[in-house]
Amino acid sequence: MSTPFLEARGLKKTFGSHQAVKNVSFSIMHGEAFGLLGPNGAGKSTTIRMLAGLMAPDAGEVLLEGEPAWKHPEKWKRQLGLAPQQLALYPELSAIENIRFFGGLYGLKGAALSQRTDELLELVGLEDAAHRIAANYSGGMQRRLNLAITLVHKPRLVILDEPTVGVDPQSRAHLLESVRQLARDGTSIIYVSHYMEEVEALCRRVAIIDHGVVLECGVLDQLLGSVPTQLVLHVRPANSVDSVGAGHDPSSSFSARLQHIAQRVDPEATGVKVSVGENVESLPTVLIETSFTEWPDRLHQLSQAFHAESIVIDRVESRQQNLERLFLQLTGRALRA
Ligand SMILES: Nc1ncnc2c1ncn2[C@@H]1O[C@H](COP(=O)(O)OP(=O)(O)OP(=O)(O)O)[C@@H](O)[C@H]1O
Repeated sequence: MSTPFLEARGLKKTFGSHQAVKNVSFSIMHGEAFGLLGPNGAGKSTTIRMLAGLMAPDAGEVLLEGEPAWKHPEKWKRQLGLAPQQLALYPELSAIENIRFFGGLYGLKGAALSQRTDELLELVGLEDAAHRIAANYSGGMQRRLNLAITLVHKPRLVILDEPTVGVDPQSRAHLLESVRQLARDGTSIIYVSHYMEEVEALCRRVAIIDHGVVLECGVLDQLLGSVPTQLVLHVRPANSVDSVGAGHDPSSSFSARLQHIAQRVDPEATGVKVSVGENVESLPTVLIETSFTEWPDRLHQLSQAFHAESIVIDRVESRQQNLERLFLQLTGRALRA
Protein backbone atom coordinates (compact mmCIF):
# COMPACT_ATOMS: atom_id res chain seq x y z
CA MET A 1 0.00 0.00 0.00
CA SER A 2 1.28 3.46 -0.83
CA THR A 3 2.44 5.83 1.89
CA PRO A 4 -0.21 8.35 3.00
CA PHE A 5 0.51 11.97 2.27
CA LEU A 6 -0.30 13.00 5.82
CA GLU A 7 -1.01 10.84 8.83
CA ALA A 8 -2.26 11.68 12.32
CA ARG A 9 -1.06 8.98 14.69
CA GLY A 10 -2.46 8.81 18.23
CA LEU A 11 -2.77 12.58 18.66
CA LYS A 12 -3.59 13.86 22.15
CA LYS A 13 -4.05 17.37 23.49
CA THR A 14 -5.16 18.56 26.92
CA PHE A 15 -6.01 22.14 27.92
CA GLY A 16 -5.80 22.47 31.70
CA SER A 17 -7.87 19.55 32.94
CA HIS A 18 -9.84 19.22 29.69
CA GLN A 19 -8.75 16.50 27.28
CA ALA A 20 -9.77 18.11 23.96
CA VAL A 21 -8.18 15.42 21.78
CA LYS A 22 -7.91 12.02 23.43
CA ASN A 23 -6.78 9.78 20.61
CA VAL A 24 -7.04 10.75 16.99
CA SER A 25 -5.56 8.77 14.13
CA PHE A 26 -6.34 8.91 10.43
CA SER A 27 -4.50 9.36 7.18
CA ILE A 28 -4.96 11.25 3.94
CA MET A 29 -3.72 9.89 0.65
CA HIS A 30 -2.29 11.97 -2.19
CA GLY A 31 -4.99 13.82 -4.09
CA GLU A 32 -7.77 12.70 -1.75
CA ALA A 33 -10.69 14.80 -0.47
CA PHE A 34 -11.24 13.77 3.16
CA GLY A 35 -14.10 14.96 5.38
CA LEU A 36 -13.74 15.59 9.10
CA LEU A 37 -17.04 15.71 10.92
CA GLY A 38 -17.99 16.25 14.51
CA PRO A 39 -20.26 18.32 16.75
CA ASN A 40 -19.13 21.57 18.41
CA GLY A 41 -16.24 21.00 20.77
CA ALA A 42 -15.46 17.54 19.36
CA GLY A 43 -11.80 18.46 18.90
CA LYS A 44 -11.71 19.12 15.13
CA SER A 45 -9.98 22.51 15.18
CA THR A 46 -7.45 21.35 17.75
CA THR A 47 -6.72 18.29 15.59
CA ILE A 48 -6.17 20.28 12.42
CA ARG A 49 -3.99 22.82 14.24
CA MET A 50 -1.75 19.92 15.22
CA LEU A 51 -1.84 18.57 11.66
CA ALA A 52 -0.80 21.94 10.28
CA GLY A 53 2.03 22.34 12.80
CA LEU A 54 0.44 25.28 14.61
CA MET A 55 0.17 23.43 17.91
CA ALA A 56 2.34 20.69 19.36
CA PRO A 57 0.53 17.53 20.46
CA ASP A 58 1.02 16.24 24.01
CA ALA A 59 1.42 12.78 22.54
CA GLY A 60 1.28 11.15 19.14
CA GLU A 61 2.76 12.42 15.92
CA VAL A 62 2.07 13.81 12.48
CA LEU A 63 3.75 12.00 9.59
CA LEU A 64 4.35 13.72 6.28
CA GLU A 65 4.94 11.18 3.51
CA GLY A 66 5.87 8.61 6.14
CA GLU A 67 8.33 10.76 8.11
CA PRO A 68 7.75 12.75 11.32
CA ALA A 69 6.66 16.17 10.03
CA TRP A 70 8.70 18.10 12.62
CA LYS A 71 11.86 16.78 11.00
CA HIS A 72 11.07 18.83 7.88
CA PRO A 73 9.40 22.05 9.10
CA GLU A 74 10.04 23.93 5.84
CA LYS A 75 8.49 21.16 3.74
CA TRP A 76 5.57 20.94 6.19
CA LYS A 77 4.90 24.67 5.89
CA ARG A 78 5.22 24.71 2.09
CA GLN A 79 3.04 21.71 1.41
CA LEU A 80 0.16 22.57 3.73
CA GLY A 81 -2.33 25.40 3.61
CA LEU A 82 -4.83 25.94 6.43
CA ALA A 83 -7.88 28.15 5.95
CA PRO A 84 -8.89 28.71 9.58
CA GLN A 85 -12.38 29.53 10.83
CA GLN A 86 -11.19 32.97 11.89
CA LEU A 87 -10.36 35.00 8.81
CA ALA A 88 -6.64 35.57 8.31
CA LEU A 89 -6.51 38.62 6.03
CA TYR A 90 -5.94 42.35 6.18
CA PRO A 91 -9.32 44.09 5.96
CA GLU A 92 -7.81 47.44 5.00
CA LEU A 93 -6.15 45.92 1.92
CA SER A 94 -7.85 44.92 -1.35
CA ALA A 95 -8.00 41.31 -2.55
CA ILE A 96 -5.06 41.89 -4.90
CA GLU A 97 -2.98 43.51 -2.16
CA ASN A 98 -3.79 40.72 0.31
CA ILE A 99 -2.84 37.96 -2.13
CA ARG A 100 0.32 39.76 -3.21
CA PHE A 101 1.31 40.37 0.42
CA PHE A 102 0.90 36.73 1.46
CA GLY A 103 2.49 35.53 -1.79
CA GLY A 104 5.50 37.67 -0.95
CA LEU A 105 5.83 35.91 2.41
CA TYR A 106 6.30 32.69 0.47
CA GLY A 107 8.97 34.27 -1.73
CA LEU A 108 6.77 34.82 -4.80
CA LYS A 109 7.51 37.97 -6.79
CA GLY A 110 7.40 39.57 -10.22
CA ALA A 111 5.53 37.86 -13.04
CA ALA A 112 5.07 34.65 -11.04
CA LEU A 113 3.29 36.54 -8.25
CA SER A 114 1.10 38.47 -10.72
CA GLN A 115 0.15 35.27 -12.51
CA ARG A 116 -0.66 33.47 -9.27
CA THR A 117 -2.75 36.42 -8.08
CA ASP A 118 -4.79 36.37 -11.32
CA GLU A 119 -5.28 32.60 -11.10
CA LEU A 120 -6.52 32.83 -7.53
CA LEU A 121 -8.86 35.75 -8.16
CA GLU A 122 -10.40 33.72 -10.97
CA LEU A 123 -10.57 30.54 -8.89
CA VAL A 124 -12.55 32.21 -6.09
CA GLY A 125 -14.50 34.50 -8.44
CA LEU A 126 -13.29 37.82 -7.04
CA GLU A 127 -11.96 39.40 -10.26
CA ASP A 128 -14.59 42.15 -10.28
CA ALA A 129 -13.98 43.06 -6.63
CA ALA A 130 -10.19 42.68 -6.78
CA HIS A 131 -9.42 46.36 -6.12
CA ARG A 132 -11.96 47.01 -3.37
CA ILE A 133 -10.81 46.84 0.24
CA ALA A 134 -11.71 43.57 1.96
CA ALA A 135 -13.43 45.36 4.87
CA ASN A 136 -16.24 46.27 2.46
CA TYR A 137 -16.74 42.69 1.23
CA SER A 138 -19.65 40.51 2.31
CA GLY A 139 -18.79 37.73 4.78
CA GLY A 140 -18.85 35.23 1.90
CA MET A 141 -16.46 37.26 -0.22
CA GLN A 142 -14.07 37.54 2.71
CA ARG A 143 -14.17 33.75 3.05
CA ARG A 144 -13.37 33.41 -0.65
CA LEU A 145 -10.41 35.75 -0.24
CA ASN A 146 -9.35 33.76 2.83
CA LEU A 147 -9.27 30.65 0.63
CA ALA A 148 -7.29 32.41 -2.10
CA ILE A 149 -4.68 33.48 0.48
CA THR A 150 -4.45 29.91 1.81
CA LEU A 151 -3.69 28.67 -1.70
CA VAL A 152 -1.13 31.30 -2.66
CA HIS A 153 1.88 28.96 -2.33
CA LYS A 154 0.13 26.06 -4.14
CA PRO A 155 -0.01 23.73 -1.13
CA ARG A 156 -0.41 20.05 -1.92
CA LEU A 157 -2.78 19.62 1.03
CA VAL A 158 -5.40 22.20 1.92
CA ILE A 159 -7.24 22.12 5.24
CA LEU A 160 -10.54 23.99 5.23
CA ASP A 161 -12.12 24.61 8.62
CA GLU A 162 -15.86 25.27 8.20
CA PRO A 163 -15.32 27.33 5.03
CA THR A 164 -19.00 27.97 4.31
CA VAL A 165 -20.35 28.87 7.75
CA GLY A 166 -22.48 32.01 7.60
CA VAL A 167 -21.90 32.74 3.91
CA ASP A 168 -24.51 33.77 1.35
CA PRO A 169 -25.66 31.13 -1.17
CA GLN A 170 -23.71 32.68 -4.06
CA SER A 171 -20.41 32.66 -2.15
CA ARG A 172 -21.15 29.18 -0.89
CA ALA A 173 -21.58 27.94 -4.46
CA HIS A 174 -18.34 29.69 -5.43
CA LEU A 175 -16.45 28.17 -2.52
CA LEU A 176 -17.70 24.67 -3.23
CA GLU A 177 -16.82 25.01 -6.90
CA SER A 178 -13.33 26.25 -5.95
CA VAL A 179 -12.86 23.19 -3.72
CA ARG A 180 -14.05 20.89 -6.51
CA GLN A 181 -11.59 22.54 -8.86
CA LEU A 182 -8.78 21.99 -6.35
CA ALA A 183 -9.72 18.34 -6.04
CA ARG A 184 -9.77 17.97 -9.84
CA ASP A 185 -6.28 19.46 -9.94
CA GLY A 186 -5.06 16.75 -7.56
CA THR A 187 -4.76 18.80 -4.35
CA SER A 188 -5.39 16.79 -1.19
CA ILE A 189 -8.16 18.29 0.92
CA ILE A 190 -9.28 17.98 4.52
CA TYR A 191 -12.76 19.43 4.65
CA VAL A 192 -14.11 20.22 8.11
CA SER A 193 -17.80 21.04 8.09
CA HIS A 194 -21.09 20.84 9.90
CA TYR A 195 -22.83 20.62 6.56
CA MET A 196 -23.18 16.95 5.83
CA GLU A 197 -24.42 17.47 2.30
CA GLU A 198 -21.20 19.35 1.48
CA VAL A 199 -19.07 16.55 2.88
CA GLU A 200 -21.13 13.95 1.02
CA ALA A 201 -20.76 15.87 -2.23
CA LEU A 202 -17.03 16.53 -1.91
CA CYS A 203 -15.37 13.73 0.04
CA ARG A 204 -14.71 10.06 -0.69
CA ARG A 205 -13.55 9.21 2.83
CA VAL A 206 -14.61 10.69 6.16
CA ALA A 207 -13.74 10.53 9.84
CA ILE A 208 -16.38 11.26 12.46
CA ILE A 209 -14.98 12.49 15.74
CA ASP A 210 -16.64 13.23 19.05
CA HIS A 211 -15.23 13.90 22.52
CA GLY A 212 -11.73 13.86 21.09
CA VAL A 213 -11.82 10.35 19.61
CA VAL A 214 -12.45 8.98 16.11
CA LEU A 215 -15.75 7.09 16.18
CA GLU A 216 -15.62 5.96 12.57
CA CYS A 217 -13.28 6.45 9.65
CA GLY A 218 -13.54 5.04 6.16
CA VAL A 219 -14.91 5.25 2.66
CA LEU A 220 -18.20 7.13 2.86
CA ASP A 221 -20.18 4.68 0.71
CA GLN A 222 -19.04 1.75 2.86
CA LEU A 223 -19.88 3.57 6.09
CA LEU A 224 -23.30 4.41 4.75
CA GLY A 225 -23.82 0.72 3.99
CA SER A 226 -23.85 0.13 7.77
CA VAL A 227 -26.79 2.48 8.29
CA PRO A 228 -30.06 0.53 8.49
CA THR A 229 -32.37 1.02 5.55
CA GLN A 230 -35.51 2.85 6.57
CA LEU A 231 -38.78 2.03 4.88
CA VAL A 232 -41.91 3.99 5.60
CA LEU A 233 -45.07 2.03 4.97
CA HIS A 234 -48.29 3.92 4.43
CA VAL A 235 -51.06 1.63 5.61
CA ARG A 236 -54.83 1.53 6.04
CA PRO A 237 -57.42 -0.91 7.31
CA ALA A 238 -58.53 -3.39 4.65
CA ASN A 239 -62.16 -3.18 5.71
CA SER A 240 -63.96 0.10 4.96
CA VAL A 241 -66.25 -0.27 8.04
CA ASP A 242 -63.05 -0.41 9.96
CA SER A 243 -61.55 2.58 8.16
CA VAL A 244 -59.66 5.34 9.89
CA GLY A 245 -61.96 7.83 11.57
CA ALA A 246 -65.21 5.98 10.67
CA GLY A 247 -67.86 4.83 13.18
CA HIS A 248 -67.27 4.74 16.88
CA ASP A 249 -63.56 4.99 17.27
CA PRO A 250 -62.61 2.17 14.92
CA SER A 251 -59.20 3.78 14.53
CA SER A 252 -58.25 2.70 18.03
CA SER A 253 -58.62 -0.92 17.01
CA PHE A 254 -56.66 -0.18 13.87
CA SER A 255 -54.01 1.48 16.00
CA ALA A 256 -54.08 -1.42 18.43
CA ARG A 257 -53.56 -3.89 15.60
CA LEU A 258 -50.60 -1.94 14.27
CA GLN A 259 -49.08 -1.74 17.73
CA HIS A 260 -49.69 -5.45 18.10
CA ILE A 261 -47.65 -6.16 14.96
CA ALA A 262 -44.90 -3.79 16.05
CA GLN A 263 -44.65 -5.57 19.42
CA ARG A 264 -44.57 -9.00 17.84
CA VAL A 265 -41.51 -8.15 15.75
CA ASP A 266 -38.56 -8.66 18.00
CA PRO A 267 -35.75 -6.33 16.81
CA GLU A 268 -33.09 -8.46 18.54
CA ALA A 269 -34.15 -11.65 16.82
CA THR A 270 -35.12 -10.30 13.40
CA GLY A 271 -32.90 -7.27 12.91
CA VAL A 272 -36.05 -5.33 12.10
CA LYS A 273 -37.27 -2.41 14.13
CA VAL A 274 -40.89 -1.46 13.54
CA SER A 275 -42.34 1.75 14.87
CA VAL A 276 -45.81 3.08 14.35
CA GLY A 277 -46.46 6.76 13.64
CA GLU A 278 -47.71 8.34 16.88
CA ASN A 279 -50.82 9.88 15.46
CA VAL A 280 -52.08 6.75 13.77
CA GLU A 281 -55.54 8.19 13.03
CA SER A 282 -54.19 10.93 10.81
CA LEU A 283 -50.83 9.49 9.91
CA PRO A 284 -51.05 5.75 9.39
CA THR A 285 -47.40 5.02 8.80
CA VAL A 286 -45.10 2.28 9.94
CA LEU A 287 -41.35 2.65 9.95
CA ILE A 288 -39.13 -0.36 9.36
CA GLU A 289 -35.41 -0.28 9.97
CA THR A 290 -33.56 -3.21 8.54
CA SER A 291 -30.36 -4.05 6.75
CA PHE A 292 -30.08 -3.09 3.12
CA THR A 293 -29.80 -6.65 1.83
CA GLU A 294 -32.58 -8.05 3.97
CA TRP A 295 -35.33 -5.56 3.44
CA PRO A 296 -37.20 -7.39 0.62
CA ASP A 297 -37.57 -10.44 2.90
CA ARG A 298 -38.56 -8.31 5.84
CA LEU A 299 -41.14 -6.45 3.86
CA HIS A 300 -42.60 -9.70 2.61
CA GLN A 301 -42.89 -11.09 6.15
CA LEU A 302 -44.47 -7.91 7.41
CA SER A 303 -47.00 -7.72 4.63
CA GLN A 304 -48.12 -11.21 5.61
CA ALA A 305 -48.46 -10.08 9.22
CA PHE A 306 -50.44 -7.05 8.05
CA HIS A 307 -52.66 -9.22 5.91
CA ALA A 308 -53.46 -11.41 8.91
CA GLU A 309 -54.54 -8.27 10.76
CA SER A 310 -56.58 -6.99 7.78
CA ILE A 311 -54.22 -4.11 7.13
CA VAL A 312 -53.24 -3.07 3.61
CA ILE A 313 -49.95 -1.43 2.62
CA ASP A 314 -50.76 1.43 0.26
CA ARG A 315 -47.32 2.74 -0.46
CA VAL A 316 -43.70 2.04 0.48
CA GLU A 317 -41.16 4.82 0.67
CA SER A 318 -37.49 4.23 1.23
CA ARG A 319 -35.42 6.82 3.05
CA GLN A 320 -31.95 7.43 1.76
CA GLN A 321 -29.03 6.36 3.89
CA ASN A 322 -27.10 9.54 4.47
CA LEU A 323 -24.36 10.93 6.58
CA GLU A 324 -26.82 12.69 8.87
CA ARG A 325 -28.30 9.31 9.86
CA LEU A 326 -24.89 7.67 10.19
CA PHE A 327 -23.84 10.50 12.47
CA LEU A 328 -26.98 10.14 14.55
CA GLN A 329 -26.41 6.42 14.86
CA LEU A 330 -22.81 6.89 16.03
CA THR A 331 -23.16 9.86 18.36
CA GLY A 332 -26.81 9.58 19.38
CA ARG A 333 -27.44 13.19 18.35
CA ALA A 334 -27.98 15.28 15.28
CA LEU A 335 -24.99 17.30 14.12
CA ARG A 336 -26.83 20.58 13.96
CA ALA A 337 -28.70 20.16 17.27
N1 LIG B 1 -6.71 27.04 23.57
C1 LIG B 1 -7.64 26.40 24.28
N2 LIG B 1 -7.68 26.49 25.63
C2 LIG B 1 -8.60 25.83 26.34
N3 LIG B 1 -9.55 25.03 25.80
C3 LIG B 1 -9.57 24.90 24.49
C4 LIG B 1 -8.62 25.58 23.65
N4 LIG B 1 -8.89 25.24 22.36
C5 LIG B 1 -9.94 24.41 22.40
N5 LIG B 1 -10.35 24.20 23.67
C6 LIG B 1 -11.46 23.32 24.09
O1 LIG B 1 -11.21 22.03 23.54
C7 LIG B 1 -12.41 21.43 23.08
C8 LIG B 1 -12.27 21.12 21.60
O2 LIG B 1 -12.23 22.35 20.86
P1 LIG B 1 -12.12 22.41 19.29
O3 LIG B 1 -12.12 23.86 18.91
O4 LIG B 1 -10.98 21.59 18.84
O5 LIG B 1 -13.47 21.73 18.86
P2 LIG B 1 -14.19 21.72 17.45
O6 LIG B 1 -14.59 20.33 17.20
O7 LIG B 1 -13.33 22.40 16.44
O8 LIG B 1 -15.48 22.59 17.73
P3 LIG B 1 -16.15 23.76 16.87
O9 LIG B 1 -16.91 23.06 15.79
O10 LIG B 1 -17.05 24.41 17.86
O11 LIG B 1 -15.06 24.64 16.38
C9 LIG B 1 -13.51 22.43 23.40
O12 LIG B 1 -14.11 22.04 24.61
C10 LIG B 1 -12.81 23.74 23.52
O13 LIG B 1 -13.48 24.60 24.42
